[in-house]
Parts: sequence; structure tokens; C-alpha cells
Amino acid sequence: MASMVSTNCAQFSGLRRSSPTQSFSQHVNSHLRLFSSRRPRRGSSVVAMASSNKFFVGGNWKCNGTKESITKLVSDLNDAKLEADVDVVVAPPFVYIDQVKNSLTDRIEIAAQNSWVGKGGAFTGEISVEQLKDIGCKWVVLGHSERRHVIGEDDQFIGKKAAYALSEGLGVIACIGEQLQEREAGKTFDVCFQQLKAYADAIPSWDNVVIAYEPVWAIGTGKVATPEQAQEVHAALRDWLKNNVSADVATKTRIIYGGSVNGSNCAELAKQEDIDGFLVGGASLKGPEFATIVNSVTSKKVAA
Ligand SMILES: O=C(CO)COP(=O)(O)O
Repeated sequence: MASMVSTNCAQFSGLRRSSPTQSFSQHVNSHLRLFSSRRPRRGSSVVAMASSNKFFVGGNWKCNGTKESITKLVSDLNDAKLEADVDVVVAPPFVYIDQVKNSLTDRIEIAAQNSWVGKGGAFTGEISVEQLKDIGCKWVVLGHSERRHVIGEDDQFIGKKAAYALSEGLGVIACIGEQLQEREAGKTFDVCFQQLKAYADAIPSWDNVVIAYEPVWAIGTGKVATPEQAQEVHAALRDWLKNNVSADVATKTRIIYGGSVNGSNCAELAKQEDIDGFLVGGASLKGPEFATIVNSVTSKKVAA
């Protein structure tokens, strides 16, 4: 796959905004018309979903919770009525995975928030993919901005982790996203494409990969991307996959949005054609609100 992949940022290198107050939407509009004409369009009708991709909603609990609060959260999730046509995953802190696995309904799968880059062994403090599988994890979140920018993981390391996890049969929630200063410098696409390319260079297949676009400026800040801003980037990512991997991968790979998603803003975001679900942080710690986000799939059906 590596040979098929080339950096495709040059065409976007002119995407610098003249002023930080100019909307990103206005700024890239002409480029996105180009995307629209090139990317595969999916049929729509009143009742069918615009995307044939199954909606995917993940709850990233990050480094939050206690045995007690997690018992309550699991109980709320078990009581929640979740739409059937959604893949639902939660990522508890490592130390609570076993507790959650043993008490949470099978309707919801478990993800880890990180995994070691290769086979387990003498790597103090790390958790191996083999161990995650052993305790029933089906997914792992990799490349999260907090691991990139707080812990210092780089693109290549993250790509290798993704490749190893996939080779062992875990699904990968592959996170990417630009920081505020990168967006303000007009580098959103460059940054996202570079991070995407690092995955593409390393992994043999996209079959078990969900891409999570999480603009860093929207994470934990309450500043959610507008539906248009999110859609613009998702469309660009799909276009990048089409041009650099394959049309099939572009169409089938789910691209979910993360960054201050909550029960109030999820419906409008879900209506966007290229938003195939969400990766939720803070709001995933509240069972009923997380259920509302999962069930925003119904807005997608209405919008189609
Ligand atoms: O980082 C996130 C999910 O991985 C998003 O976090 P928030 O929903 O708290 O902004």
C-alpha cells in the first residue's frame, strides 16, 4: 500500500486565510466544490440513509471515573434504549476494562484507549494488544490528540501501533486532527492528510479502521466544529482516501467526528453526508446523554 500513497497536500497549500475571523467555510469553498465533483456521490432518498456506512459512536472515557461512578455509568448504559443500526463502543480506562466487560451489555463493545506498538514483553507500564484481546476488547483508540500532543507520540509510531493492532485482529479507531494554530494558518488539510498518510503507509488494509476526525481546538473546549466545518474536512478526507488508497476504501471507511459533541449538537452534525458517527469524550460519561448521541442516527435517516 505504501507505494500507492503519495502526499496530496500540494493542491491545498494555498489554503491560507487572510484573516483569522474569515470563516473556514468561506475559505475552502471553491476547493470543496472540486471535492464534490470528484468524490463518489451516494444515492439519497427520503427514507434511506445518505451513507450506506453503519453509524458508529464511541465513548472515550479518558482518564475519568472510579469503581463507583463506572458502576453507575454502566447501569445507565444497560438501561438505555439504543437504536439497533449503530455500532456502539466505549473506551474505559485500562484498570476498569474488566469491570466494564463483566457488567456491560454485550450490545456495546469495549475499546482500549491505547496499546503497545508490538508484542508484549519487557515494556514497563505498557498494555499489549494480546492482553486487550484476552480481556475482551474489540477495538483500540490510537493517535488521539492527547497522546500526540501531551505524551508526544508521532505519526510513524502511531501508524506502527495501528498496523500491529490490526494484524492481531483489533479494530482501530484512528484519530487525526489539527490544532488551533494550524487551522488558523490554513493548514488543516495538510495536517490531517499527513496524519492519514502515516496510517496508510503502515497498515495493510482499512477493513477494520474507523477514522476519527477530532480537531484539537474542539476537544474538551465546548467549541464544537460547525456541521459545515466538520463536513468540509470529512469530505476532504474521503477524497484523499479515494485519490491515495482506493475509491472503495473511500466509500466504505467510516469517518466519525469528535470534539465537544453533546446531546444538543449531535443531531445537526449527524445530518452531514460524510459524518458516519461520533467519538465522544465528556458527554460519554453521562449514560442518557450518550444514548441521545447514539440515537442521533435517526436524524441522519430523516435528513437523507
Ligand atoms: O477527545 C474526544 C474524544 O476522543 C472528544 O472529547 P470531548 O467530547 O470531551 O470534547
